[in-house]
Amino acid sequence: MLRLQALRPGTFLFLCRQASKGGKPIDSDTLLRLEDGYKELVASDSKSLLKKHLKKDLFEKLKKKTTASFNSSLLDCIQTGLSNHDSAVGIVAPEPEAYKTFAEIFDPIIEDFHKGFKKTDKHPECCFGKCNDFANLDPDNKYILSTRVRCGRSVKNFPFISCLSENAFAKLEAMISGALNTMSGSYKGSYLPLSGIEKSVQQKLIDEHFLFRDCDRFLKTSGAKRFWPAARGIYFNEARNFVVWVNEEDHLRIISMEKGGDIGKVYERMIGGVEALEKHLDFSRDERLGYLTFCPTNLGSTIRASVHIKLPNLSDNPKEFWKLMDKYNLQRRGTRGEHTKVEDGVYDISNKRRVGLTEYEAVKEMYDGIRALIDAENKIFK
Ligand SMILES: Nc1ncnc2c1ncn2[C@@H]1O[C@H](COP(=O)(O)OP(=O)(O)OP(=O)(O)O)[C@@H](O)[C@H]1O
Repeated sequence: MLRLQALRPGTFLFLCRQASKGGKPIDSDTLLRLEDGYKELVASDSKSLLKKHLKKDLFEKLKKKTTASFNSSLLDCIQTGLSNHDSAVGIVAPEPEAYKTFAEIFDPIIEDFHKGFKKTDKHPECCFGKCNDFANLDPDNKYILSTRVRCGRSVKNFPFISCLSENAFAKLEAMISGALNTMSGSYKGSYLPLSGIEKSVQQKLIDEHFLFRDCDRFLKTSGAKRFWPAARGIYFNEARNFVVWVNEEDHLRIISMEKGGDIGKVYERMIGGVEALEKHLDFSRDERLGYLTFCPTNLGSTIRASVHIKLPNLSDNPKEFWKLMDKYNLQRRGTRGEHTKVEDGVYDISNKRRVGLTEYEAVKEMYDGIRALIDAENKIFK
């Protein structure tokens, strides 16, 4: 098996933000910022999971801790939630070890977001299952405009995006783009570094839902914008239905998307892409939490299977709409993704849970939910 530019053991330590400094006591400036930020969060009307779960005694217990690998502090994890009181979650992990060092705050947030994955639970083994089980939910193209299934992956031995040095970013981009350039058949394509894309082309790609937007304030304050746009980029296959984002929020986002509602086909293409990349890259996986990602909302299966869908009758009946969303564990976003507005009645609806269920079960949760929404749209309000 070809390993692209494999790192010698220990090399990565010299490439990252706080390499080899691990376990040092927190400095007084960080502690002050943490305490001030926490006071403001407590006094705010924030509805974030961070505020809900970071009670005073837990804050006191965690505030001076740092990780052994990269010296990450609680502030590195929660700066985004302290800066944005309107966050839904408000915490990220700068590196894999943060999930262990700060487990007492991550675990209840993971349990809350992923609807019941307890700290004693173990995420199942990867299981993509049978794609044929997912027939087209809308063969007449009445409701579903497009379908997208994505997963996130982090490359082993590298911390996450907010903890990478400029050198580590460059090394990672070279490893990932090298792996992408080995892809063949229907996955064959090309890698475009973000820094080389003209502004007008970049905007067009964003408008067409292929490319990530420039970091929003939630990501920016989490530290994800360091050295932006260096080492970020996008890979397309020739048919433009398979896309990989490099170093946006996670090291890789592996995405399959196309017009219409053929979820099985879209899912199958994503799986093929993941399997091809696995031959060249080692991905970080935790025995308990599954595949590791920067944001705890994306751990585990890391699957977000979504449709762009118009449901005018349900939109006029928000109570019924939300009831079904809740019953089927669905998440609703705006037309241009998270933290955006609904334009022209087009919702982005996906599975919400990613931890505690297999890849197959995550897609099935979305599939069953979308079927129920379409049934309700058709029958109940006729
Ligand atoms: N079914 C879909 N069809 C077309 N575009 C989609 C679909 N689902 C999501 N998108 C687009 O994908 C882009 C990224 O969306 P968004 O950032 O919300 O989700 P994500 O990539 O899953 O990551 P995250 O959950 O970390 O935010 C946006 O342009 C969004 O409109």
